[in-house]
Amino acid sequence: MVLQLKTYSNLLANASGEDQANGVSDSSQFDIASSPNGEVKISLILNTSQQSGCHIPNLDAVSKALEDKCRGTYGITEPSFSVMKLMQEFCEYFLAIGADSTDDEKLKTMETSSTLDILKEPAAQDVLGRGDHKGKFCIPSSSSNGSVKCQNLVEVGQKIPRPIYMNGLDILRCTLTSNKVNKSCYIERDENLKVLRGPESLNSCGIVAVQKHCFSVDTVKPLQYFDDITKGEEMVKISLVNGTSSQLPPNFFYIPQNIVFQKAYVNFALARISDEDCCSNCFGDCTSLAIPCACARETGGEFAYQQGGLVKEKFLEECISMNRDPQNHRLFYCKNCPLERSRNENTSNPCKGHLVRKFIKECWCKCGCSKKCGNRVVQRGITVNLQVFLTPEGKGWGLRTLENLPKGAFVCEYVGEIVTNTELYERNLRSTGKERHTYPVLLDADWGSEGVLKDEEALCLDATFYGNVARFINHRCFDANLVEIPVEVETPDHHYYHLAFFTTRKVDALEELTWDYGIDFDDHNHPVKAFRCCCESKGCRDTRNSKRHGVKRRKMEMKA
Ligand SMILES: C[S@@+](CC[C@H](N)C(=O)[O-])C[C@H]1O[C@@H](n2cnc3c(N)ncnc32)[C@H](O)[C@@H]1O
Repeated sequence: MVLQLKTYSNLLANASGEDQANGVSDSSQFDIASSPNGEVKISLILNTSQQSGCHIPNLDAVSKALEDKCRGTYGITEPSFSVMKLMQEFCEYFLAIGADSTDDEKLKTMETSSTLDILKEPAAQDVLGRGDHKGKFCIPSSSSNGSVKCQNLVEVGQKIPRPIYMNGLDILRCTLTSNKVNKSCYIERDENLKVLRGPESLNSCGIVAVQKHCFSVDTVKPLQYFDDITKGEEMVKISLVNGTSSQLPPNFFYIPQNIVFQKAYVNFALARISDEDCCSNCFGDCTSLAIPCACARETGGEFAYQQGGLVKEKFLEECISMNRDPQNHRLFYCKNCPLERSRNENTSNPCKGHLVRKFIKECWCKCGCSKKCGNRVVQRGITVNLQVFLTPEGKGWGLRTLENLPKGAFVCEYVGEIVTNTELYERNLRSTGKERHTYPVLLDADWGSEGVLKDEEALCLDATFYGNVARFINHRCFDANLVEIPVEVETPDHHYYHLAFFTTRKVDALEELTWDYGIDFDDHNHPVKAFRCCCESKGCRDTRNSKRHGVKRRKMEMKA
């Protein structure tokens, strides 16, 4: 509720020496706010644009000047007369008369309240109908386009709860909430989603400073929304959103760690970790040591991580280049490749080569350092805010980040069932004709050092039935923003390892996360039929891609 009492502003202005005849500027205001639980706040807002060097004066001094003025002008003789008491009584009358007014009158006063600061954060139930205003909650109320709105309370300086559905603009539509009044307006947020400004400028030099603004942010509620697909398995929640249809992904079991399906031989034994493979004498954070400990041996005597958990630039660039240009890096060719064997039992095709990859070795339980050691990143799990969403380009579901990520940041690891090559082959046979939603990952980063691998020794990760959020990461032929790096945690042998995704560059909030599956789209013998690539990258390798086809066709037409 707002009242504008120019006379009061005049009195104040006069008390500060302004010309009585002129009064104060037209934009000076006297605002009153009340809350449903019986509190009233009076705000005086002066436009000081014509007066330089304005400061907030001592309130007692202002009251005293005003009391003297009232005594002289209105002939008040009562010695206990006090402006503050008068204001208090004013508030009491305000409430009493307000309580008697008709609903129409109440509505009228409410409608004029768009510039009002509020006395107290409104209780959530006053504004939104239920719940605790600090939490996130949705109030299903139909909007003009038939969608449902979701509201969260925020205030200036507070981070906006991450919108479920955001259009990427810096301005978010919101509803100013005060005394059950909901008024549409816009708020500005910075890139970290921190509210910068509400609908009213806070710069006016008011006698009673504007203290708090509460907004309820409207976000269009999607047709499907899950708060946490991990069901609490990760340290962060990972939401899933479908803004365009009610479609959901096929069912799967969320697991935060790899699990052996049946026959895969994965041996974690303390006895296999030699003194050289751990740092039992370390303490605290190994990455802060002047001389790196034994755990840096794998990465050439230097830790792969820099402080803050990012992969060091040089190491990262080598891993990226390896993926982009495998032929220029060391490849291992098996004499009898388990992969080729599983494609055709009768013929043994030559091995196409396996990249000899660089490994990161993290400290682990036989090390003396703490869990917070900078050389323990992947084992701490997902810490970034991620969201599964339906991609608009026809790739199905995808994964995006909800926060800006620096280059070299750990996002998640590829988690699935650990299956042997034979088991994978059998699965592929059973699923022939059916569309596969995930791509199995070979743990072949060090096959070269293992001699001839039997089928039951060659390991793969299959996230089709059991997996983590990485099963939603789509493929990009060129310039993917994630790169996979093998990470050794529990065991020093490279037979089993973790496959972790790190950012290849700075990634902005809401960007889709992608990695290069390493698919050869021209390999028609591959047990998993390649999907038609919609990565839209300039270097798309899928020759069926319409644009490249178009180019090819045009060239042929020109030749003809
Ligand atoms: C690991 S899953 C990724 C999540 C998947 N989009 C989903 O909806 O569950 C791999 C599957 O996603 C689809 N996919 C991934 N990248 C793609 C791309 N660049 N173009 C088209 N489809 C893609 C293919 O169907 C592929 O088999």
